[in-house]
Amino acid sequence: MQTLTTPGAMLKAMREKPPLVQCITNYVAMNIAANVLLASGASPAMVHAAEEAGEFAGIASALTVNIGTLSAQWIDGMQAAAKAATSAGRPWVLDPVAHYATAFRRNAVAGLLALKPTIIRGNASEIIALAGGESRGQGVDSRDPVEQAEGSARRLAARQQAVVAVTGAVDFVTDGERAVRITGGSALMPQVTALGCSLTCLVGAFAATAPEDIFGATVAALATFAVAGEDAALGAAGPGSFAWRFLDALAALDAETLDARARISAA
Ligand SMILES: Nc1ncnc2c1ncn2[C@@H]1O[C@H](COP(=O)(O)OP(=O)(O)O)[C@@H](O)[C@H]1O
Ligand SMILES: Cc1ncsc1CCOP(=O)(O)O
Ligand SMILES: [Mg+2]
Repeated sequence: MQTLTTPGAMLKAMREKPPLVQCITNYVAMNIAANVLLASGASPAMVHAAEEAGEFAGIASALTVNIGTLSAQWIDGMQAAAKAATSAGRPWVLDPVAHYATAFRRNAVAGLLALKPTIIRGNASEIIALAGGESRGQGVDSRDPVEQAEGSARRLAARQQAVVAVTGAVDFVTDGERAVRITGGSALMPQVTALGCSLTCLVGAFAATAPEDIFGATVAALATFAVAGEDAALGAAGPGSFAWRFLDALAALDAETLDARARISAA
């Protein structure tokens, strides 16, 4: 298998062989997440029913699980898909949307963490709480700065033997040992609902493309959002125009530009 060494090389490889990514995600995010994957060069499938989610995970190249709009039947599908993805040796990504808010969500996430996600992607409040800390999250929105979540991310990554990505003004990625920060994007991004959920799906697409380098694939997905977010913000009048410009910026981003403009630093 070719070793993909940079975010640009991974983006190019993803477009040459678009991975089928099963996205179990919330009603709010389904449309934009699918469009983010298509614009980036991947092939999304929003398949969550308990009757088929496990079977589908066996044919997809990666799975993403997002608890944004949860119900009992959805949890059955998530569990089945996560087990099937793991059995098939495929990466899967957990997005613990507002898990701290209710006992129902906390129990669902505890069950999913027990199935050992390959990658966990959340905002600072979600990661702080997932590591056992006191977070100031409000609903699905973070009220904590990423820098205050870095220690939690390191501990969670070590405990879960997973890559943990904390996103916000400056993203932070760690596997418990290595750690990097990624700068870029735009303050308009948290004003567009489900961009974090969409990023979780793109992390799945990159992990499917470079399964031999899960840490690097996670960084590459976040760097893609960071560069495309900067481009989309140019000329955007607000969150509405930013949203469609963001899809165009993802589609227009090429490998060379991504490698030239990604701002990734050792933490
Ligand atoms: N203030 C900011 N400046 C630049 N980029 C941001 C900012 N806040 C969030 N982002 C970016 O927005 C995307 C969505 O992440 P985030 O808003 O943290 O997740 P969530 O939507 O799950 O809370 C990520 O690419 C993140 O880097
Ligand atoms: C508003 C809302 N409610 C349940 S899920 C969701 C979308 C959350 O998206 P993100 O975590 O990307 O902000
Ligand atoms: Mg989120």
